Amino acid sequence: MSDEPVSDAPRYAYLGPEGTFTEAALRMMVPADQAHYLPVIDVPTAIAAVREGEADYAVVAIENTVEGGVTATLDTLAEGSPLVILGETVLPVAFELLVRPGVRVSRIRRVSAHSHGWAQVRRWAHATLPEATFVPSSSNAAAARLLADSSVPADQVGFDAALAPPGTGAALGLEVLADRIADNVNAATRFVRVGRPQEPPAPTGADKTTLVVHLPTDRSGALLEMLEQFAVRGVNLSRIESRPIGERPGEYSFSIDALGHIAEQRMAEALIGLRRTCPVVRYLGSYPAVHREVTPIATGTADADFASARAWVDELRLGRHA
Ligand SMILES: O=C(O)C(=O)C[C@]1(C(=O)O)C=C[C@@H](O)C=C1
Repeated sequence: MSDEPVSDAPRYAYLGPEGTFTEAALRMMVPADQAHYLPVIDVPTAIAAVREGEADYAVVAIENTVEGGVTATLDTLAEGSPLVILGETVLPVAFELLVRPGVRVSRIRRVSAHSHGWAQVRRWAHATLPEATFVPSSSNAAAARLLADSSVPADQVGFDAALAPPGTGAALGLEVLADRIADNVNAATRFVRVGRPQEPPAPTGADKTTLVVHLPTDRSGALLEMLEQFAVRGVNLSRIESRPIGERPGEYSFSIDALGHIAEQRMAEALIGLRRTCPVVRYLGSYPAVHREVTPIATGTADADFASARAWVDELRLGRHA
């Protein structure tokens, strides 16, 4: 078949089954004829497949405009053997309400979706299906597939309707009772491509660097000092969120996206500053930002500024006061 990938094409693990938003994101990043798609049950399994060498890459959701960070992704990348993010993409997210043919809206009592999917339609569901309760599923597509499985009697499916990505109803022979469902019409999810440690993609001028940082606990102002490592070098942050470390209540790490690339001096200097002052700094990669807006460089923070200032210090060390 023409769209079969060649046998040595890279293997991509992702949240399956076929038809998830994650699969749509993977298709945007790597067409199906250039990769082996390996659908798995959840995000930690997709990431573990890369760590264990069963896959070359994973594509996972990392952030959405309703719920914020996808904690399964942030926490799995923050611990365990090192991995790096190599690229990102953003997908608009809206849902279809699917039922078995003939089921009316008024008969829906239980609706299934992925918990992140449900969070994105909660207001709509409250207004349209006030009596319906939410039944969590491992993915939106998995819920739709179970509903479409004619070998499962209706009273054993566990729910009457599923919320799923656009096109799922037509693909599975389910009835679409509503489409383009989204509490926030601009709802979108950001997905990243993750691989084992390797050289980052070349800087484009519109890049992100993702980090996990633990703060020293023995002094006040540690968060402010950590942020200053970025601020004084003109590095802007596009995301910062705290996650529990899990050892003792009250101990948190920070998951950070900083605008810039490790190949740029201002970012390298910020990383050096973090490494000197924070007990744990995990580098999760530098990669092109999907929005492609060139990151503005503040006065005095371009590579040439660092180079000429360093050359000046080198001269002074040699006693040359030019
Ligand atoms: O269930 C799916 O289709 C998924 O791809 C998962 C997922 C997520 O993990 O956030 C992806 C995009 C949407 O935000 C809702 C759910």
